[in-house]
Amino acid sequence: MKTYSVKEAYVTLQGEGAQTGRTAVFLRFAGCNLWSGLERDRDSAVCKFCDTDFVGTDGENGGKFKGAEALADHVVSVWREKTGETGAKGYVVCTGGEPLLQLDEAAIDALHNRGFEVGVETNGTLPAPSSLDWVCVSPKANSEIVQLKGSELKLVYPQSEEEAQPERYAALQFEHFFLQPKDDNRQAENIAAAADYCMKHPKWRLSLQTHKLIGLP
Ligand SMILES: C[S@@+](CC[C@H](N)C(=O)[O-])C[C@H]1O[C@@H](n2cnc3c(N)ncnc32)[C@H](O)[C@@H]1O
Ligand SMILES: Nc1nc2[nH]cc(C(=O)O)c2c(=O)[nH]1
Ligand code: SF4
Ligand SMILES: [Mg+2]
Repeated sequence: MKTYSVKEAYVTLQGEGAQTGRTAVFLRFAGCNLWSGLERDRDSAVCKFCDTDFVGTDGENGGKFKGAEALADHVVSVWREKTGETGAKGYVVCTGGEPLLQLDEAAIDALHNRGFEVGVETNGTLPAPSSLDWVCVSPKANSEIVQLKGSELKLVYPQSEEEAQPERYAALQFEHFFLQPKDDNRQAENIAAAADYCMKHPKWRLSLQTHKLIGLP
């Protein structure tokens, strides 16, 4: 039986993209294919600006789960503990790390069977199962994206490399296109540049990381 490694799981409000403000369980899988997660490797990683600790299984409600049923039961218990809801439809956002290294049809089915809608936040380098209800792809410079369609494309901006310019992605098959200002030591300039780009290219909307503005995880 497959074991899923989860860094943490908690209820919060989706802070980014078209589902901003929606209550969800964030199910953060451990590990990523574009960075080891260790600070000493950051400068040599493909993805260098990550704002997340996804190493290990030691976070809030983290752990190793044997099989899809155990994983889905855990999501239900995290949802119930915060919302008090037992039967109602829940929403779970699978993220990481890179969730598609672990999230499979069996886990999605088990979550669906418990009444959950299932979303994913992915870097797009691995194919997303078609049974997902919401697919957010966030491409990274210097990586090859294979997931070329979905619900929203959310590009961290700016990424210095020419290949990660918004124009490269604007013709892909997504319902929504977002620029998300890179959270680093130039955040104010990044926000201004992303806002300016959106005003000049109205296909794109601005995604602020609203959870950070109000102190949510
Ligand atoms: C931590 S990632 C995990 C999911 C997946 N590995 C990915 O990159 O899409 C979740 C989201 O945060 C975004 N993100 C990561 N670091 C960021 C930063 N410093 N500023 C803004 N967004 C960031 C990612 O691009 C992605 O959309
Ligand atoms: N509140 C909240 N919203 C988010 N949307 C995407 C996130 C992620 O790290 O995948 C994230 C996150 O970490 N927290
Ligand atoms: S791909 Fe996602 S999880 Fe991996 S290092 Fe980049 S932002 Fe972080
Ligand atoms: Mg985050």
